[in-house]
Amino acid sequence: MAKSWSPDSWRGFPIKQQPQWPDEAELDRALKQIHSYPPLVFAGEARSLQAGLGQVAAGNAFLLQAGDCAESFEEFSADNIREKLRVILQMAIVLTYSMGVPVMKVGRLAGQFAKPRSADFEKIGDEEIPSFRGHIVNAAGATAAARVPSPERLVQAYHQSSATLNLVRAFTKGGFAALDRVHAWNQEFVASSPAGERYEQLANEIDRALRFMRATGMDTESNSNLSTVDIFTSHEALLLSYEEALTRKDSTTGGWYDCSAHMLWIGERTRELDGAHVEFLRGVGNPIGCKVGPTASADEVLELCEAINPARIPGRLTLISRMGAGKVEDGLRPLLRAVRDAGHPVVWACDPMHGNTFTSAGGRKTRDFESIISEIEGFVRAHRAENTWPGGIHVELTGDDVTECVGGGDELRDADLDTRYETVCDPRLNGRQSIELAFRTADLIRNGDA
Ligand SMILES: O=C[C@H](O)[C@H](O)COP(=O)(O)O
Ligand SMILES: C=C(OP(=O)(O)O)C(=O)O
Ligand SMILES: [Mn+2]
Repeated sequence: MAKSWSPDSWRGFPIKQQPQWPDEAELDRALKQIHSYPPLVFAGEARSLQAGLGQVAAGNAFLLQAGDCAESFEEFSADNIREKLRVILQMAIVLTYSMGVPVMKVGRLAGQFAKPRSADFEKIGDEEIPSFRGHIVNAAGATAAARVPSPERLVQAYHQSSATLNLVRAFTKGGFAALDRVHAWNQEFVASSPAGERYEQLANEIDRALRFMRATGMDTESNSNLSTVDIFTSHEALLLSYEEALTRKDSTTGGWYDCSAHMLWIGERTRELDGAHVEFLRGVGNPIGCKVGPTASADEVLELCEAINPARIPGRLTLISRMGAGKVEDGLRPLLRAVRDAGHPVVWACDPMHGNTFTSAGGRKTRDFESIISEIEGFVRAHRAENTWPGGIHVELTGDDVTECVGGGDELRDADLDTRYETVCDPRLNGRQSIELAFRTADLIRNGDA
């Protein structure tokens, strides 16, 4: 790997999963426009997140990274963003209380548009058309015309990210995220369904803790520690020309930051050590994630640690394992050992979604809630066995009442999937399944019954 780095040095490396833009001049115009726009986040914010993740790496905090598989240009509304935030906040309270440590909240939002695909083409009847690669690239419609990449979409993605982030900042600082209020939503979940009843005891404990705080004189409504939260943004840094256009030199430190989001991650399909994605992300100062699937060897993971975090900065690198429920325990243990023995201060997070996808009898891409829980259990067991910290979870969810994953307290079945299947890419947990997942994760971490 070349020693010197610049925002465009990735261009000299082999690259995967990029669209075939039909018109280079049009692409250049769009990128120049984005380059001239303001950054979406500030370097100092990325550094605060990195410091928080450093606490996660040390076992003193937990990471909750969650949001859509792919944000949509069509499902873009205040309601949609608010409901997603609501669920993330509800999950975070349950996890914070159960683990007794701060929870760093990172959304897969305000920029999570570009999708890597297993196949470049999709068969529709007798015709092969290019795959859908996320609304930042093409349209989802099942025609060849819809799938033609359009650079204008890069500009639209920037504007949608900007508006989303604006609302996230407003909601999280303006009272929406107040602890009392979020706890009341959790109580509503517990009271309103048989699925929720299981978690009554934990919700009651949180309620008692809040009453205790008020009794000691703490004003839980106006104390800013309890009424505002930080939610950071993240997405897969897949389209490197877009990421390069938003990469700016930080005036306070002189370092380069990718100002499209606070945290960026490298996907399972683009994590080659000598590839363009590792080259680009090793040079920006943001905290970086990297997916680690079942084929990753301990040597490969160590080389990734060295490439991305040679200075061994705690919180700089988050390794997100996505092995599949049946593989995680045995697959992860050698990796945990190798990284621990090499002294790399990484965050280990569990993505229990991407290794557990299957096609339902009715032809829908889906995931079973129990396999998702089972991968988290295997992840926690592997960490207990190696004496390392199961630092976080990384999940695909929405606040809406969709029917995309089977199982959960409402016992969604194959036959229910057609009722409200709205994702533009992978199946997401719905609001109730997400909150249930937080309660189940909290239970297994508290009671050690993984
Ligand atoms: O979100 C992840 C990937 O883009 C997605 O899982 C790939 O799905 P595919 O196998 O249908 O291409
Ligand atoms: C593409 C994704 O995951 P992976 O790279 O792990 O397949 C994703 O997180 O949506
Ligand atoms: Mn996905």
